[in-house]
Amino acid sequence: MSPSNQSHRGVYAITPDEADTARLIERVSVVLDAGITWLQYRNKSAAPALRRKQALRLLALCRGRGVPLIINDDWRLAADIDADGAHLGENDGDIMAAREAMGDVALIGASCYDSEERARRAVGLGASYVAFGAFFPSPTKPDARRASTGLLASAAELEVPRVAIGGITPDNARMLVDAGADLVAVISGIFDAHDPAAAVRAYRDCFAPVD
Ligand SMILES: Cc1ncc(COP(=O)(O)OP(=O)(O)O)c(N)n1
Ligand SMILES: Cc1ncsc1CCOP(=O)(O)O
Ligand SMILES: [Mg+2]
Repeated sequence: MSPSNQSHRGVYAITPDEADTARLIERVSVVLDAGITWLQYRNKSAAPALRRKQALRLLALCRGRGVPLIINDDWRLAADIDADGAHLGENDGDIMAAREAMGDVALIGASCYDSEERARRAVGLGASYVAFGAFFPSPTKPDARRASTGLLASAAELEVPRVAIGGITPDNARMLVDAGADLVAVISGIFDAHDPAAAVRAYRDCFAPVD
């Protein structure tokens, strides 16, 4: 099965800025082993050459584990290395151009912040999932716009996976899943955890039915 055909529910881990590529691979390996659904490569401080190198290393790692790799911000890099998808925010270019370059099965994600209207437009342009948030104060992005959980239910009619992001911890994730999130996107709650693998398992538990 190609990575893109797998389930669209669970933990969507996003990499922290990590300049040391060997360390990045080590940290991500542990997280992949714990069972995530998607991985996003996000590095806001690396120069283009390092981002390309890290993206290629992560792609090889993810291919070996059957986990789709989505590249943040840069659909051209994603298309160039044949990654599984790209994630685009409001300043990251054109969803239609990304879809055209990456083909029908690519995972093209759109940041929709607190706007259902933006999500509807993104799906119309070819987005395969929509992301809302920040739902809680984010240690990684303290100035992120905030969103309310009601959006997760109303966006169900768009019939694409709904991703929640922003300050999500194992303690508040179930509330978002109950509100309609298909995936929880997490940076610090996983990568800053004392035990990242245990953190992934704790997020996964939030998707299990309560006894
Ligand atoms: C899954 C997911 N959702 C939202 C974002 C944020 O994208 P953006 O607004 O472009 O901000 P940066 O991540 O580029 O700082 C995301 N990356 N992933
Ligand atoms: C990229 C982004 N967009 C909104 S919040 C956020 C950062 C999420 O990181 P964390 O899980 O550490 O809050
Ligand atoms: Mg962006």
